[in-house]
Amino acid sequence: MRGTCRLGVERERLEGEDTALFDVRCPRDQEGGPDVAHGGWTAAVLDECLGHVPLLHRVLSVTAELSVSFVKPVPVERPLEVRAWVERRAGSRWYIRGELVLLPNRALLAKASGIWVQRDPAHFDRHQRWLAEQDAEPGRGD
Ligand SMILES: CCCCCCCCCCCCCCCC(=O)SCCNC(=O)CCNC(=O)[C@H](O)C(C)(C)COP(=O)(O)OP(=O)(O)OC[C@H]1O[C@@H](n2cnc3c(N)ncnc32)[C@H](O)[C@@H]1OP(=O)(O)O
Repeated sequence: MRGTCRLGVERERLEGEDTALFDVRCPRDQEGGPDVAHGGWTAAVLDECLGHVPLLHRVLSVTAELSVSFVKPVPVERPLEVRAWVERRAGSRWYIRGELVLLPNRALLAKASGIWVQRDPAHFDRHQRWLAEQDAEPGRGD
């Protein structure tokens, strides 16, 4: 699959049944320090790539938990790769891990693990109804 992505994910493909690979490049406008990515970009791109593993299996899911270890500063505008794999599945939960590496040597820059929960296509419609209820009853909070 190819396309443009504001996070800089340039290409994604499945490698076998449970692993996906992503060609990534941190855009300059995601800089958080001199020539290095903002940590929010690193977390976001790992969320995006790991969350695409169920989608590549045609399963809609949302992130329930995400943990990120920032191992080294991530250079902007350099070829990077994310490898994401399914650790296990339990009920509607997908436990997924991933790593962000610097090409061509595959030096580890960050790693992540998280839980994605499978949803039905009405997930976002239910959210819109919930939001409308919030707007109708300000101060209720549930
Ligand atoms: C169809 C084909 C597609 C084709 C092509 C489509 C193209 C179109 C692509 C669009 C793709 C969009 C992808 C958007 C991806 C985001 O937007 S992710 C955004 C960030 N994440 C979110 O917004 C999630 C917000 N949180 C939630 O919505 C809810 O808390 C959750 C996570 C759905 C859970 O809701 P809930 O009411 O607690 O759900 P519930 O039914 O009680 O529990 C479900 C399961 O989750 C588990 N669980 C709940 N919370 C947690 C937690 N924090 N930790 C661990 N487990 C948990 C429960 O134990 C339960 O497990 P099972 O017993 O079923 O195994």
